[in-house]
Amino acid sequence: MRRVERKVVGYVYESPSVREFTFVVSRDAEDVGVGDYVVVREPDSDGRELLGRVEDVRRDVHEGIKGEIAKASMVSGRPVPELDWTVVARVEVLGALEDGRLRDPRMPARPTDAVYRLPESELEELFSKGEVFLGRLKDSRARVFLGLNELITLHCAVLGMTGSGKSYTVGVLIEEMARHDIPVVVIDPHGEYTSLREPSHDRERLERWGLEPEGLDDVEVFAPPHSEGVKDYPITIDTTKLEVDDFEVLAPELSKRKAAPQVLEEVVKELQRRYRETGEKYSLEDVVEELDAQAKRARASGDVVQYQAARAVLRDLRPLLRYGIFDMAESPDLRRHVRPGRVLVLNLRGVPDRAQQIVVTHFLRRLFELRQRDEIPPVFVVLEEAHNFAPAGEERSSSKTALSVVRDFAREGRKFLAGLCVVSQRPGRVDTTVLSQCNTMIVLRTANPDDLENIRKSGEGITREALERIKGLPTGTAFVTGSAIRIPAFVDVRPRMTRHGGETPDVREIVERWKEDDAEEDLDLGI
Ligand SMILES: Nc1ncnc2c1ncn2[C@@H]1O[C@H](COP(=O)(O)OP(=O)(O)OP(=O)(O)O)[C@@H](O)[C@H]1O
Repeated sequence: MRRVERKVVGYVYESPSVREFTFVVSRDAEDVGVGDYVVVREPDSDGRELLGRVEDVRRDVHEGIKGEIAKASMVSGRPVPELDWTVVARVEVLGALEDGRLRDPRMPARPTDAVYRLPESELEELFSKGEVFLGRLKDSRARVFLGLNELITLHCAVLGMTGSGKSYTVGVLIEEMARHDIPVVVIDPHGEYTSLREPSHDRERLERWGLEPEGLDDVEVFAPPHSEGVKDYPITIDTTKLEVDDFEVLAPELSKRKAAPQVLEEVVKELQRRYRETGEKYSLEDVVEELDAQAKRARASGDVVQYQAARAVLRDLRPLLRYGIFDMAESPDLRRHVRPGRVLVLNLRGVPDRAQQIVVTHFLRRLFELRQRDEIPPVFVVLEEAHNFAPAGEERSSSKTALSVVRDFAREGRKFLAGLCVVSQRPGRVDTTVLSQCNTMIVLRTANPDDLENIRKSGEGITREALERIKGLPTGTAFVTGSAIRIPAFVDVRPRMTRHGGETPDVREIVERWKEDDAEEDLDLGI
């Protein structure tokens, strides 16, 4: 393949450190702009080149005197005379390129050395080493591929404020995993991923990217037995396997009343004893029935404390019965359902948070054990709303969560090829231990200072300039850094081939539908 020739776009002007330099932009290259990738020779090296990205461009008045003339003209309102400007670009050095890999730079760029803009073909070469097609380099047509192995073995995070394009991006990652036959398990608290088997409606945009609408053909959706909406199989947990600690998550009242833990412990221990002796399993319904009987006995014997404690726990547990999750069998049976190329969606839409915590704890633990014993293939696990399941600081103390199992999974999962994809709109509220285990970060628009701070602390290669730009990113553009990409970059995420289930609703469209309904009603009433 013949190389497109590199173009000189200017000459190094100042080089205050190995991490930055400025260059004077040549007259015939004044289209140099923020986001362009440039290279200069690294002085005294064996042919290494410093790779940088233009972070800012300014115009200096060439001669101070002309600046004064310009100011005076503007003040007096007279036309400004033709002036000579110098365009100066500031470059952040990303590293020294050696055989397509980035190393730490050793020497600052030498003033007066030529600066070259990297042509698209070379950019594509640099960014297309991986298997996961994420999108195109921002302001370029060069495609960006992420390393599949790095995403799974070193975990990843998709972060950004609400509406920034997180679940859309996760959808792209899932499509790519499925294309490479990697099994995926999605913990989906809002039911946004059930549409993965449907093709996208956005044929036009896909065509511009050389892609076609296509639903995934092996998607299995699990949801609580009594929930409405899309579902192929139920999500159930074998209540017999729950420990008294698990009930503490399900019944927050337990920690508020002194006698409550003891009341529940008695009931659970009794049911467990019976199970050991007779093999008779029990469900949440049995726990509730036993507690009810306990409350009645306490009332009959005038034990007010015991009675009130049992009633309080019942108030927490009874509402959970209507979801039917806490039964006598486990579904999905992960050993049977986690299969190459298949996506399992655990749709928890509408399920109370405390029950979601138990479902997540249970299935993450199971996935981890099965991977440890090599009883399922390597798997990519998407944890949406991670700030709920692995909360940081304050939130952590307010209620019991799945934190410890998420931490174990994040710390140890990589050893067993169980990849975690942490997704959150509040990265500042995600446990730092969990977040810092996510080596590849895909950061979409984020404005909150706490969120930005946690992203900066947890991710490598996130400069101050990058953080500034992250605040104003358009929807669907991400800053990507970490081992899966090698060179940190801003990426326009590609369109999805599957239908996105978390569309931002169009308020006017919905109101129109209400208006139509009202009109029909009026007609029916003969108004
Ligand atoms: N790469 C993209 N290309 C085209 N449209 C996109 C892209 N990313 C996001 N969108 C659109 O932007 C909107 C918001 O995206 P998305 O639902 O992914 O946001 P989110 O960050 O997950 O929000 P939330 O946290 O509220 O769930 C959607 O309507 C989606 O279709």
